[in-house]
Amino acid sequence: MVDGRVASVVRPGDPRGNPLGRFNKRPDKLKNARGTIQRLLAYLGGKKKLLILTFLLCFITTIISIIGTWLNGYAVDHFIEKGDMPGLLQLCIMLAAIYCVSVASTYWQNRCMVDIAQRTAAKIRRDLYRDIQILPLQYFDTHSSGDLMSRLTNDVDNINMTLGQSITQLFSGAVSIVGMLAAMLLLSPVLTLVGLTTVPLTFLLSKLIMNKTQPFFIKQQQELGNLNGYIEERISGQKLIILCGREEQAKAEFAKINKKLTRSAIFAQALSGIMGPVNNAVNNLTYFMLTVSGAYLIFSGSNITVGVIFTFILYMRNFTRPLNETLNIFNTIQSALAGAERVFEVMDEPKEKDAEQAKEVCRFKGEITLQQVNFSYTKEQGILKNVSLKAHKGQTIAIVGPTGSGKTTLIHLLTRFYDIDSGEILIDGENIDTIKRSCLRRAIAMVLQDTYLFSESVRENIRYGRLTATDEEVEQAARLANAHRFIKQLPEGYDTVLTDNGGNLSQGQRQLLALARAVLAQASVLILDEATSSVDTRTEAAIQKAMLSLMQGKTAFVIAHRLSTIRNADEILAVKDGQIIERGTHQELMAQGNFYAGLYNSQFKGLQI
Ligand SMILES: Nc1ncnc2c1ncn2[C@@H]1O[C@H](COP(=O)(O)OP(=O)(O)OP(=O)(O)O)[C@@H](O)[C@H]1O
Repeated sequence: MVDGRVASVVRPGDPRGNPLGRFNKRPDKLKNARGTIQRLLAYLGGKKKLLILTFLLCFITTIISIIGTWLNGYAVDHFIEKGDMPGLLQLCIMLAAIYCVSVASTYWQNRCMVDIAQRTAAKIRRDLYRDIQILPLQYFDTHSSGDLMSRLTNDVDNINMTLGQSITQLFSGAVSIVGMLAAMLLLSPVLTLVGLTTVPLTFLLSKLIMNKTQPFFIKQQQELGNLNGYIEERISGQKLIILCGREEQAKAEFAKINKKLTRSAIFAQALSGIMGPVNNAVNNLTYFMLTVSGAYLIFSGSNITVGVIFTFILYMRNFTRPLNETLNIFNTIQSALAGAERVFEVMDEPKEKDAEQAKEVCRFKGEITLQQVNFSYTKEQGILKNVSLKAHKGQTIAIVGPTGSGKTTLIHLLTRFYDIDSGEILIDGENIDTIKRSCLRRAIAMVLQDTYLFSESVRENIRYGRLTATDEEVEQAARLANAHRFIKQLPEGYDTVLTDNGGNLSQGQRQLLALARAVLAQASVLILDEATSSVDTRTEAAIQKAMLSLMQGKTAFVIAHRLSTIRNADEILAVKDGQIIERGTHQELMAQGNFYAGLYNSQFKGLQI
């Protein structure tokens, strides 16, 4: 298939029809936190060695911190109290040396984690993009592309940031908590017990705050997706907004969505921001209790020294800090999990899948048969009813009918953009379900009215029809499509880079490029959808000529609003309400004097069908 951009249609009830209305049904809870974590861990699985190295470095840093803290207390009892300055100086040099090692080890642990996070995010991004490529067209009919983009960028970035920052914090937090606890128990089990009494309170308060913030973090990610969806859609349709004078409405709608995002983000951040002050208050309470208990122990004659209490309070700080940080990290992790869930949601969508025994023969004569085909986009409304047709190799079949009658749907079924409900579609006598989609689509070249052009050179845009084509073949195709002359007049000829979907070209020129692409594709079946509408008569003549040479020896399906273009078709199918109501040559149908004749005559009275 060559030019496959399909304009999606927004129907009543489709949330895309009301950009503000689609936010109501979103869930505000993680659907499967455990499953999401497992999948993220599976992504991290390939980085075992680096993770182990990071863990080792975390371990070294924490051990250094424990020893350093202990040496501080030792200095109080053995050098400061006794006024031993040379001893104190020696200890200071030792402390400086081990803290240097600690700095180096912290740097490398962060460096390793950045590596792990970036590579994991790249892998997730790659997998998501790969899966998007094989999503059925139906998915794009019902999901905004901006939201999909947000999943691919914001949500993956969120995972990346969290992995990069939180995992080292979790690692070093866990090692610190265990290490400091062991050191405190060694110093004084009684003081350790006193210090630990406030830990359940910290847990309880954190859990409470987390439960409150989680829905807001999920909402924040969703609102961001919605905002992106809105921006993407409206910026693509900016011309229409200006044309219809809807700038004020667009601004108001944008402000409304923007406000929703801001509100959920403020709630999420503000609520999670309570965590810090609450933890500080609990920590201060702990230090106070430790000081009072330590003083009591000294006065009651136990062998505890001022240096031990000093060391203990430092340990307690180093114990509660990672504990609080670890609890805080859960907020960040929740937000990343919300993002990850949105990413995996797309990955879990049913994909286009070929039958197991699907044939990979990609060369076809191009004989197309439809037998009693029925099709509907949704269960509620049947679109095509009992459609049968036969197109022999080299024949041109024209499809005409009023708007919404099912013409485009019919040709979309040939490329298996959608699967039929019943009946059969055959190419060279083979059911298309038994052929690999990639082969089938290579055998069919499509020229749609809304030609899509990439921001690349004219040459590369034509070459999109067949990537292996040489520059000469590209030029030859352009000549055949009557596009060579206008391309040569562009500032840099074939090397002119197109911008914004070929915004610097006219509608007719864009169609000529699409025809050149189709020529290059060397497909045996050709689909031309309304390729001659909305261009001036001179360009139309050029397109007509290009179409005729393109159709030579190929089976062609032509949908044209201008009936004059299809008078020479081998067979004309008149479609109404999803059914073929008349078929025959132009002369036959005109002689019958029914539906087609009515359409034809009305057009020549100046009416558009
Ligand atoms: N992706 C879709 N999802 C649901 N319904 C759709 C979709 N695309 C088209 N339809 C519906 O199917 C019917 C036939 O649409 P189709 O685009 O095939 O008509 P058409 O004859 O090509 O019209 P036109 O001449 O205006 O292009 C219409 O009622 C349309 O609303």
